[in-house]
Amino acid sequence: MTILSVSNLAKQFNNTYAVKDLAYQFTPHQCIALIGPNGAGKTTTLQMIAGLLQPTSGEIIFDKHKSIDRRTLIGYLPQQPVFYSWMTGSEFLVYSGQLGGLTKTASRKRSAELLDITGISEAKNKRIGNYSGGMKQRLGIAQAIIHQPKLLMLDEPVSSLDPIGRREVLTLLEQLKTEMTVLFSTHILSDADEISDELILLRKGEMIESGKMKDLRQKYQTTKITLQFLENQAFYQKKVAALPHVTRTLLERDTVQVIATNIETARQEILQQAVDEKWPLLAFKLEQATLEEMFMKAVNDA
Ligand SMILES: Nc1ncnc2c1ncn2[C@@H]1O[C@H](COP(=O)(O)OP(=O)(O)OP(=O)(O)O)[C@@H](O)[C@H]1O
Repeated sequence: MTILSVSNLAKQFNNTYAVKDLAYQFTPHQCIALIGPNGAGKTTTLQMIAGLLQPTSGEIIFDKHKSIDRRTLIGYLPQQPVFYSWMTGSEFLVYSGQLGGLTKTASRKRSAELLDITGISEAKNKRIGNYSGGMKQRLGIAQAIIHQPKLLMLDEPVSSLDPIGRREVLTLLEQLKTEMTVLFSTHILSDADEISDELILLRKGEMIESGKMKDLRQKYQTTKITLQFLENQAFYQKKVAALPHVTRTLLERDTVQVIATNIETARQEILQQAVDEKWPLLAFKLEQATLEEMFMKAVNDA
């Protein structure tokens, strides 16, 4: 099931493409990270989807309805949200709800719910000017979802926060994806690595890689297995090297490093042989590519 479909999306400023040929299908309850360095086109993409910026070309279709008012389905938190620092968190949310069309009573009820969900109810009567960065971001998220959108979009929601604020916001986003799809931009790969189910990698406005995190991990997996034996590493290195699907082995300190073109076949072969010949295997580690390695490889391939 798709909640949002984007195809051939492009934005040109002067004669330069900020975003080019972007296509993606967004499904419910997923957390998608839009990753790219500064100037990659992340803000432009989010603003086009939010309806704040007119695309040069392409289509953005929500729930298969071309004509639906997107604002009812989207919550958007910009990179630098603006708050009235003299208002309390609670006043700000009630006011935002009323601006969004809720009655005062409905807005009060929803605001109380959101203050709880975002974990700032204890500070609801404090002025926003006294909130920490993480609290302000959580208040911004509460405001963005006051109308119960299907898609929450956030532009660099944690980049400017300290480690505590960052953790609070990432945890909140993970909770929120049970109720909606979350699309957030970041240039910090470890943030994306922590909570996202899917990735869209942008470079100079072009989507150079996209898809489910687990599929991408498999695609970019480094073809390396680290083995450690109870004793006599060199002896077992020779045994492993003799296996048909093992390309190369290396003795590194007290471990045997195994390189193979098909890591899955090599893995099965090694484990089978270890069982058959009762190898004294102490450790078996399949190296996973970090998001940074994936990103670098995708950039180089592109
Ligand atoms: N209003 C504009 N007029 C002209 N060029 C623009 C405009 N907005 C963005 N750009 C250009 O489009 C490109 C993409 O910008 P965008 O802000 O979308 O990137 P980004 O990935 O969000 O970067 P950052 O992480 O720095 O916010 C950049 O080269 C930028 O200079």
